[in-house]
Amino acid sequence: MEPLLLAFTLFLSSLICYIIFQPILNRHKNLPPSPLFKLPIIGHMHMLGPLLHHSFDRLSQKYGPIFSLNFGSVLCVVASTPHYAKQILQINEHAFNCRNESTAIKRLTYEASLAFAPYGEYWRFIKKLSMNELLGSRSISSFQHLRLQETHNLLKLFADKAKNYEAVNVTQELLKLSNNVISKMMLGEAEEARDVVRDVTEIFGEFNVSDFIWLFKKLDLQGFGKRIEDLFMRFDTLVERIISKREELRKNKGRKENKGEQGAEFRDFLDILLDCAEDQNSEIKVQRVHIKALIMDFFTAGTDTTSISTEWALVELMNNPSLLQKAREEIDNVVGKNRLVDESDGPNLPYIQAIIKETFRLHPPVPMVTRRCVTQCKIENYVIPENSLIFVNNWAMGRNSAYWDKPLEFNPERFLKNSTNSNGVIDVRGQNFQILPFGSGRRMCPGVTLAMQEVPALLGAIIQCFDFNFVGPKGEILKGGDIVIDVNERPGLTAPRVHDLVCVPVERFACGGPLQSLGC
Ligand code: HEM
Repeated sequence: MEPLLLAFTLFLSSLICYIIFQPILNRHKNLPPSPLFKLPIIGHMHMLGPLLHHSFDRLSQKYGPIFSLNFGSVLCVVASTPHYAKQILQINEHAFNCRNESTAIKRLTYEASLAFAPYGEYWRFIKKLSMNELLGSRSISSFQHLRLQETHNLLKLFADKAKNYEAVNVTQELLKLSNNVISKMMLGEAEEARDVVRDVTEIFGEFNVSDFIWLFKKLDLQGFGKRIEDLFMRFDTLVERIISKREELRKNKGRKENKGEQGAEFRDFLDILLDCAEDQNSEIKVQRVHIKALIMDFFTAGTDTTSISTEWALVELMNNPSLLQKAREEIDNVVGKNRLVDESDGPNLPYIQAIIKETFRLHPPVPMVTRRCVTQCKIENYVIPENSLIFVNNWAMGRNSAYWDKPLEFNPERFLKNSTNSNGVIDVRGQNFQILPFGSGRRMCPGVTLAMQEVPALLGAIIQCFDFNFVGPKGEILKGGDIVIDVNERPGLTAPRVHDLVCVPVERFACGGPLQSLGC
């Protein structure tokens, strides 16, 4: 036989053997169920669309509440029910307390971030520091005036646009607001990082085949390498400038000069990190890369997520005018028409809180909690091998009719205490496994308290003061009952709407009203 023909025959027979025997071998290993048809080299990758959480939801209808897929040489396990979410995030937490680090994540987090650090001494030190100095209740209260100021700036902008009957890109303005809030809390000033932050969260969620197929490791078929390096340069330049400026300030004036609004000595998170870096006795030797990584962490984790949730809530209310009306009645009754909603009103606005929870159910800003298996683990009869990638599909759980009545309907009532169903007591802080917008367990989001204080107040203040005429994709202006805003998503680590929300704001109160306090 010709050598070429022989090679081809050998290749073809090994391909056939692989396709026939691989699923049988997998079943013997007791892996979670998996689609039978798997291609050599890429495995099941051909079955996935751009929105991974949608593809996984579709596959779970066929392969069950826990199933496995091969992404090249990497085994991925997808859980789509509260039962398996609890098994992974609580009962067997020790086996799943790390995250996957793609090439993009490794480079852009300087391999030193909190969100992607392996569970261990460094992670514990930084998480404690972050909770004590940035995201604990005391710090959140002390930074409240910064958030209020940013909300007021946004309302003033909307009022200006309303007077001139001009459109405003609400998506961009919300992103700017949450960027400024995080930036001022961390760095004491508003650093413009929203473009780089959105690009970073997008690339973190994208599928780089080189991360999964060893054959392609060096090839960079999708051009990720260049994008990652460009992003790295943009972010590193920004963060170097911020740190160097602060170091200079500390050298020249001494950090005691950095005063808060009330004149008391005030240290922001950057100062605290620089103090740690100078402290010879610090538990962990904090280096410059750690500081950069943490700035990246908080910008990426805290900017997009907060603005996406506010936007989704606003879109759902615009699509459901009767719910918007109800929300306003609550605000008018509790807060009145002469002052603006603020964060202290949150606990007295249960309907607004229910709107936020319902938004998290239908549009979780982080659609999947992703982890890595650090030690082989058994979940019921299934073996989850070490180094498997784990996805808990939050998005799918929120839309499953087994746990939610009419799941595709936006209905905040389901989160009210007096509602006829039993969901009234359901919270979003990681204990009710059918809704996990902030994850669960030790790696749960440390920003939950901040987000649950900031988002309802921001949404409340916006809808208290403004109606919105929606500007459609062709520039057409739609009003009131005509509005049906599309709810399609964009791929990435987070799930924002595919199009920016552009609206013409209309002041609710022709004269007077709560905006008067801002001089509008
Ligand atoms: C609506 C707002 C937010 C949502 C929906 C959200 C969601 C999440 C989710 C799902 C996780 C993964 C949890 C897990 O693995 O169990 C996470 C982790 C994290 N989030 Fe948030 N987040 C939000 C706001 C924030 C804010 C405001 C900050 C900080 C300023 C923040 C900082 C972090 C950090 C540092 C982690 C990694 C924690 C770790 O690995 O130990 N998040 N977030």
